[in-house]
Amino acid sequence: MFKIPFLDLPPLRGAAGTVRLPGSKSISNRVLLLAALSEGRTVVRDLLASDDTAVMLEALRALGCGVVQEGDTVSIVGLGGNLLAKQAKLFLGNAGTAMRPLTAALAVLAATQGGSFEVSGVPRMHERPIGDLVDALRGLGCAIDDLGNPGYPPLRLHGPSPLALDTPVRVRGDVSSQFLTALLLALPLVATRDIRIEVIGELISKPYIEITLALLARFGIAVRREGWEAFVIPAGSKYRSPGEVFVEGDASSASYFVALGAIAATDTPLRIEGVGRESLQGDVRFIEAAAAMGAEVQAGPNWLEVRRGAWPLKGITLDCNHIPDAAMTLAVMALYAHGPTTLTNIASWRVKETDRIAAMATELRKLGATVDEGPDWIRVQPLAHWQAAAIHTYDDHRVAMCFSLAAFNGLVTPAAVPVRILEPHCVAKTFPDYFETLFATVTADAADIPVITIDGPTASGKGTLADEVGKALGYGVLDSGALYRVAGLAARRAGVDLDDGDAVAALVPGLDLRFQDGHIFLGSEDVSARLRAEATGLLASQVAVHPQVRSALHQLQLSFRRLPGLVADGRDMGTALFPDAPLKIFLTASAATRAERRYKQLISKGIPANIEGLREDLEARDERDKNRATSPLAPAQDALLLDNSALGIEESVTQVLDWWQQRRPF
Ligand SMILES: O=C(O)C1=C[C@@H](OP(=O)(O)O)[C@@H](O)[C@H](O)C1
Ligand SMILES: C=C(OP(=O)(O)O)C(=O)O
Repeated sequence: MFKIPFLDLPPLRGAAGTVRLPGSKSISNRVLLLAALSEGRTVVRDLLASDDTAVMLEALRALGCGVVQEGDTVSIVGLGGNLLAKQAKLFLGNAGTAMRPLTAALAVLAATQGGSFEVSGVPRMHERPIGDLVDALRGLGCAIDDLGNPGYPPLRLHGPSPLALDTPVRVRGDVSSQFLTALLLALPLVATRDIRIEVIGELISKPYIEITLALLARFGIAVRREGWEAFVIPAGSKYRSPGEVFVEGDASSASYFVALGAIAATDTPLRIEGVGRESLQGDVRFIEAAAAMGAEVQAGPNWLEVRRGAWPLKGITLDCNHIPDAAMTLAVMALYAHGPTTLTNIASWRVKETDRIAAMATELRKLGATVDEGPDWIRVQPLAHWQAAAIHTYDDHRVAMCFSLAAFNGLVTPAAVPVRILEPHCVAKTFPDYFETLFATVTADAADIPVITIDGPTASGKGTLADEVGKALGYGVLDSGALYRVAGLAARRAGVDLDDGDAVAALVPGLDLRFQDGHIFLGSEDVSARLRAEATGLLASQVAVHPQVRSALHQLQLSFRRLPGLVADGRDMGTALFPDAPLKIFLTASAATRAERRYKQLISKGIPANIEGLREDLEARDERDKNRATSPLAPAQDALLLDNSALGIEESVTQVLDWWQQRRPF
């Protein structure tokens, strides 16, 4: 996950490959709760690992359920309907699928068994309505205290109190379907007689009720229904765990990749695995909307393949009530359409992670779009003159994810602009690795991928600075100084004759090399210490004499120019390797300062050192580097000089980031 203040997406151009979706949030949290309410053990496979499921799992632990997690498999030992803990304070983040169903379940359990439970969340959760559910539960006889604003969390659910099961439970369905879902999941716990639930007002987001009913059936509850108006939980209903449940991929998360295919998969279709024709989730019907806009979609039982069909896309007018989450993606696709796109019947957007109608309108306008909005609709005009924009994400995962699609503007305008996503880590709600998954399936022109080069003499602190700048921007790092050593080590390990230049060079393209936090990984092995060893230095000088190896390493270094960007440190990064880098730093420090740093470094590792000797060595090496015939050490003409003799690392990092920001169009 990119845990940084902003992530800059350079212009993106193509999409191909296969995406494996994370588990469905809606199914994951329902199954976890159902498993917790059932008796015995339920093994849940392919569970979504994200903020929303983390708060649900934490709540279940606090309630006394056995929870054992191993990768994406979680085994839950349920309560069998009996409260083990009679008191708990549950923090439920911004997860509607945890807040609403747990409120109902704990309210009826406290009513019948006694207890006191508090449910709360992040500040936005305390602005998301729950009053209709609270009213329904109070009507049933549950004791619920408002701990903040009436109609909103936080709440206290307590008991015992008598329940009136003989009259229908009435609940409004026009603000959120999660209120009805919550009652459907909770009331089997007290179904000593038939319990009838009646929906008041037009129920929204209906397909989510289908998910609820299907999962209830898997846990032994056969709800009888009268259309969307009334639901009856039969007397004697009792949760029975199916033992094992597989969670399908998230259909709302699929929407970003369906859109990606429609916009950018021009050669081969983009394959999306985890949802398909047989999905339980209503959001899979996003493919129909995407197809109406021009996408070519093939669907198998649990996969989709999407490629570009009509281009530009076609503007549509669509009632999106059945796909409230995925519909946000259409608003960004609309930028690439011919003609306006109008999305209607989306009033619920206003009470989700943020006011999504306002958020989408504001951010789309920042890109230059003309957008109109009403209480429950939004209209987006296609965009001709794109502006680079920093997209505010309002702690809303879907705003962050759908605006990443704006980075394809280079496909419709010659002057492609980058897109900055602020607080990209908000995707953790449902798809923590969203951007990593995106970068693995999209392509960009190398020239568009930003590189910051940091060249300079030995011991000037290039490596630390490159690492820190890379971390701050979410960019990859290349420590080019280590490459001959890596090549030498890899050749020795492969048993290759170090005098055979062709053979050593042939190994280079296959090196799986990664620089992270000052460490160097070959495959999954941290080889940092190995590379520093004297013996590896000798291997390096043996392989460095071969021109074939030099040229293979040159190619390898260029291949580090990957999304979303690169910080490359070395001696000729700005002059020879990346002459078009938009920011080049030449880092220096006085020989005295560098000698002192090296001295401290050695001493801290228990290696004896002499500061005067170190200084003389450094000066001699500087002289050699400056005057050598091939690639002498010299700043690129357009490099900025940074003398860090009197600067701490933080100050140097801030300086480089300031220079970088000055070059950005945001
Ligand atoms: O029940 C569910 O899993 C959900 C129902 C929908 O909410 P509303 O019913 O409030 O529209 C949806 O937006 C949410 O992401 C998940
Ligand atoms: C509305 C959403 O979430 P929640 O489950 O918190 O309602 C969403 O994921 O878009």
